[in-house]
Amino acid sequence: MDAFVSRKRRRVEEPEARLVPTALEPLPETNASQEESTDFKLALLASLHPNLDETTLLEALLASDGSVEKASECLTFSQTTSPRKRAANFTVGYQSSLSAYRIAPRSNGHAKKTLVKKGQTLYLYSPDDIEAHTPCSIIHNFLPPQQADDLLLQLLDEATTYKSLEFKLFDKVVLSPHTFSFYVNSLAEAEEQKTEYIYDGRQVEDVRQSTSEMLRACPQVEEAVNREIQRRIRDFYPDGKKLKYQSPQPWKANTAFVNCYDGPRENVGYHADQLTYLGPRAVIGSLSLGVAREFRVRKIVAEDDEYRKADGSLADAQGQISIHLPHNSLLIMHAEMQEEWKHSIAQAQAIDPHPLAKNKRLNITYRCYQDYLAPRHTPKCKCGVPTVLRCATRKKESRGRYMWMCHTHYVPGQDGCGFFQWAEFDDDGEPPWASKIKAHKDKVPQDAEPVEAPKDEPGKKT
Ligand SMILES: O=C(O)CCC(=O)C(=O)O
Ligand SMILES: [Fe+2]
Repeated sequence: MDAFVSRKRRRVEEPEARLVPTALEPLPETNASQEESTDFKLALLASLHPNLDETTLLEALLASDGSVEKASECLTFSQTTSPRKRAANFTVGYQSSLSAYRIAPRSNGHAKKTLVKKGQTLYLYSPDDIEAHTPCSIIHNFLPPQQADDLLLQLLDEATTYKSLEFKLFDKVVLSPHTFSFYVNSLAEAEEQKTEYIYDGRQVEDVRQSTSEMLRACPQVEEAVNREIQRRIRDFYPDGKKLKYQSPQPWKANTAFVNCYDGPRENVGYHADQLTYLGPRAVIGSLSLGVAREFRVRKIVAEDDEYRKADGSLADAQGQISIHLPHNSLLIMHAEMQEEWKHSIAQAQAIDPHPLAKNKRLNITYRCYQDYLAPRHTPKCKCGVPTVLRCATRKKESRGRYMWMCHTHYVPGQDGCGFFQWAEFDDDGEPPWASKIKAHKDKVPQDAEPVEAPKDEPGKKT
């Protein structure tokens, strides 16, 4: 986690505007030069001052000649001394359904153009609006009410032992502003996670077996997510076909991150979820329990000339959309989401306490880990550690390409080796070694020795 700000920036692809990490996901790789993009600097400032709106942050940045540290100092000073309140980014906003404004989506389901302008937040509540204007669908009152309460009660108990993630920012050790834990469906898988899987360049100690209520909800989540994936493809994608790199296989809920937000101030900053073990075009099922909070999303602005300012930096071209997530709602983040959008849980000015959870919100993000992306199969960096998978999003030339990268620089005290290679996937999002692994799996019993991927297969070194 230390690497994000304190280490020297290497010339590698893609800054990810991810400042406050979520469960087990790394801080972003940065793009290179000392002249970070305005977007990147804004993201940094946003993580340090989560209550301030983007316009305020931008003003401070401009007044400080682009220095994030100076801007941050000014903002801290004015927040503690100025009576002027800037509440734009931490209020829970209310707006009726967009349909009330007669803004209709096109016949293929997609909204014609972006509805939300730079610096603004559009609040969406109805499932129709949400699926028309974001890559998400939502199912309210998802589980039978008693089942949702039983699941919430079990997780409230679990959450008493959740921890924050420690990371370094400006050479200071900072704690992520919420707590979490990681779950898999069996003890054997938990053991495998602890000994084989790498997150932020290191192994994770706190891997738990899913609780009985989490396991009970799995088939319901799987059924709903698979149904929603098919509906999304049919109603929203060009020619009713799945996206390139999207897996055609049934989605399985075989791992889960559970996040706990205790009170209105706890949050998670803008980020995209790590694709290393999910593969390209991943779909995630996210079940919210307890206090209702705002899930904010914004489209990643590509580095096109139309958004370029005279100084070469990227303009903040779009505002954000806020999706209301009440108790017992299942949000499905579809295949467009992780590569093209970022998401966050914003701080709230006020929350309505929940009868069982009081001030807490519990969130389970069910994920589908792919066997062929287990760390024993993926490329290792020169440090000898399995690499992280990222997607290039901002640069025109490389947008949409995937890459394997060293991530050991996230470990305090380690610099990393800077390893990078392009990642290759077929149209179904499978790496070149997947068929071999599948064939091996079909032939031999489950507990036999795993097959290793050939060292030079996964992609070309550049
Ligand atoms: O709490 C949420 O709804 C989102 C959590 C999240 O983004 C994550 O776990 O990656
Ligand atoms: Fe996330």
